[in-house]
Amino acid sequence: MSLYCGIACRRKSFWCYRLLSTYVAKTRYLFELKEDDDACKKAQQTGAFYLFHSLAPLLQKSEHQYLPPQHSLLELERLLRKFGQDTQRVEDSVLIGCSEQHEAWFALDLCLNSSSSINASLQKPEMETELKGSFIDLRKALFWLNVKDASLLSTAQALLRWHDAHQFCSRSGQPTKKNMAGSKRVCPSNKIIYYPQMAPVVITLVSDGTRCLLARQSSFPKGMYSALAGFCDIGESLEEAVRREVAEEVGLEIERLKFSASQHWPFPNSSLMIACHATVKPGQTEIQVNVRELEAAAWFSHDEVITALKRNDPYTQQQNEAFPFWVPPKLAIANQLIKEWVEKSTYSSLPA
Ligand SMILES: NC(=O)c1ccc[n+]([C@@H]2O[C@H](COP(=O)([O-])OP(=O)(O)OC[C@H]3O[C@@H](n4cnc5c(N)ncnc54)[C@H](O)[C@@H]3O)[C@@H](O)[C@H]2O)c1
Ligand SMILES: [Mg+2]
Repeated sequence: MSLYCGIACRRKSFWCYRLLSTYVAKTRYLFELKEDDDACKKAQQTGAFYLFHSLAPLLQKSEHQYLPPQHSLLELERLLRKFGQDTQRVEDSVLIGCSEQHEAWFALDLCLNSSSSINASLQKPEMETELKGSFIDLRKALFWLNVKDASLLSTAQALLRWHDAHQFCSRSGQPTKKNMAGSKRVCPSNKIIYYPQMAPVVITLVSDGTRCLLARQSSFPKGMYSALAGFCDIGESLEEAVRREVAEEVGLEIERLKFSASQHWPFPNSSLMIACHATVKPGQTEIQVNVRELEAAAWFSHDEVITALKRNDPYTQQQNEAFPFWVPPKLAIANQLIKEWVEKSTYSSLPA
């Protein structure tokens, strides 16, 4: 394919974007930015930056919604100078996506910076005033963001966290260096390449045909119950992980299993949530909670679950000191599993 893109974008490129569909052109452009530091640096000049502080995204309230503002490179450099930070800090930013018009999107954390001698956290209120917004904990923000922004900010947070936690080579102990896009880090002394990682997690909504099984850990917000979740062990298939997790956590054996969907989940570290529906063997529904893993688990009827799904923003409801039964927010895949179960009414039609 041609080295120069020609009329479409008048710049040096790996291939001719004009010949590709919008989606393919976008994925190829992002691939190029990850592979080529110069192309990525150039993309920063016309790109947009999302800002974080200690992994909390900057949000602005407009009417009834929260939006993450975008900043141009020029605006970001002005802000960095104002906050007493070096404009070189732009190089700590990570690539998180791009628009269909190939405007690249980056994320930068104004506080996380291992090489900085200033204590940026002291400046948070001043930064919020200057930025006309607030840095809001992402778990809370998920209740208020639209799907597109939530997904973008989740990716950004996961990538910023990974870089913050992988500053050194585990073999040589030397500082690692990120590439411009932030898609990898390299140890200069032994050339080991580190890539951002996700841990596979299975999440299963178990049904007995008429009820579904939900559980809570003591660390969950009060009143919240979710589907059973657990990290895959080394060497396990998804099917084996689901079977083991259900047995481990509630003492039940599943009979049938059906994949539903998957989701990247940034908390507490990046996980790839793989969501399934499962049924238990007929008549074998007695729960034996593993108290080392769970605080409680119970079977819930359709009516109870439908009422819980209608409860929005329990963070506000908690102020009443009443903690009604509620389920994870709509952007969590657990919510999707629960909705699917309610809509299908029973998973007795699952393949054997
Ligand atoms: N998006 C959603 O809808 C949703 C819903 C529920 C849970 N989750 C996520 O699923 C994840 C797993 O659920 P869980 O906590 O019940 O898992 P779990 O049942 O496997 O229990 C967690 C324990 O597993 C061990 N563990 C094994 N491998 C681990 C790894 N790679 N990272 C961390 N701990 C590991 C640790 O001892 C840890 O305390 C959680 O991080 C949670 O945030 C997401
Ligand atoms: Mg679990």
